[in-house]
Amino acid sequence: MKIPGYSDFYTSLEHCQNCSGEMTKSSNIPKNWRYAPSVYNSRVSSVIPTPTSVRRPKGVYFKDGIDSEPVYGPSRKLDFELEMGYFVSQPVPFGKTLNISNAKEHIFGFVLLNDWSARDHQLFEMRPLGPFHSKGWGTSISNWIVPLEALDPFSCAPNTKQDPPPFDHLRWPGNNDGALDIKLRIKLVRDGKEKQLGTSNLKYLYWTPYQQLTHHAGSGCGMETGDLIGTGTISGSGTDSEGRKTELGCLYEAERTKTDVLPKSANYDGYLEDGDEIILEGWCEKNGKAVLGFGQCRGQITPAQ
Ligand SMILES: O=C(O)/C=C/C(=O)CC(=O)CC(=O)O
Ligand SMILES: [Ca+2]
Ligand SMILES: [Mg+2]
Repeated sequence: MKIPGYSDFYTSLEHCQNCSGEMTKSSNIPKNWRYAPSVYNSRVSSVIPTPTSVRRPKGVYFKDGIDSEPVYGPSRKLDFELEMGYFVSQPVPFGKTLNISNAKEHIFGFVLLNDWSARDHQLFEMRPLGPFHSKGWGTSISNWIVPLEALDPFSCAPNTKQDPPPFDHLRWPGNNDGALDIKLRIKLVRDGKEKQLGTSNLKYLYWTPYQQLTHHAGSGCGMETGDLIGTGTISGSGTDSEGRKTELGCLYEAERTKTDVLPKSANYDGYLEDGDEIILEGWCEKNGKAVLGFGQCRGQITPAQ
């Protein structure tokens, strides 16, 4: 698939709550977030297939937290983001918009997507514009696109009721088919050992892929065949028997919610180390059994150059 454009959303309520507004310098959930799906244009040349290694990027960051002295160097807060991506099939011509009831006809299929993020670089550069280098240096995807037709049996109602109700042009016409029930899992391979870091489900998203695509096309910008749309980090509210959060979609959420996911090493403070490999997996179940899979989205961190 040739990818002419790549945009990434920010549409998981739990992800947004767990990040708690540090980057965006706004209240926990900014008012605009519930009125239209939040999204930014990202970098096509950095989309890479599985398994490709990603080099720890260098950039500018605040040495000791917000507004301390800026320094230039390798990221010390290298993170993954558990996402899915979907490819546009039929284009939406420049100057035209999309009716949400036709959204499915413009989606070819879905992949797993890891939007690698340098959180320290992100905190520095998102004042006041959006993410650039911190998210533009590498995004891994799984290699097989699962067509929307194959996912149709796993259509379901979204998990969250939208409040306020969406504007008419973003209102999905059906009752039980606005979202997709796709189970997700994050694994880390460190020192040859595999460890599960979290689970989630695509159906948790506050703004569904159909609403996202309709919103994206809504300016008349045009959508091209092969455009890749990231769903945004997909987090949930699940906890284990001790009340520890188990559905965090990235390590930044672990830092912000003070949840132990990775041990705090001297250099990387609970973030990814050189040599770490992240594996994302996704599958659909019928009667408790996996009947459809996405393969793996894998990528390993190599040291900064
Ligand atoms: O709100 C924050 O502090 C940070 C948010 C992100 O980095 C989100 C992002 O890249 C979009 C997403 O994947 O949901
Ligand atoms: Ca992202
Ligand atoms: Mg990225």
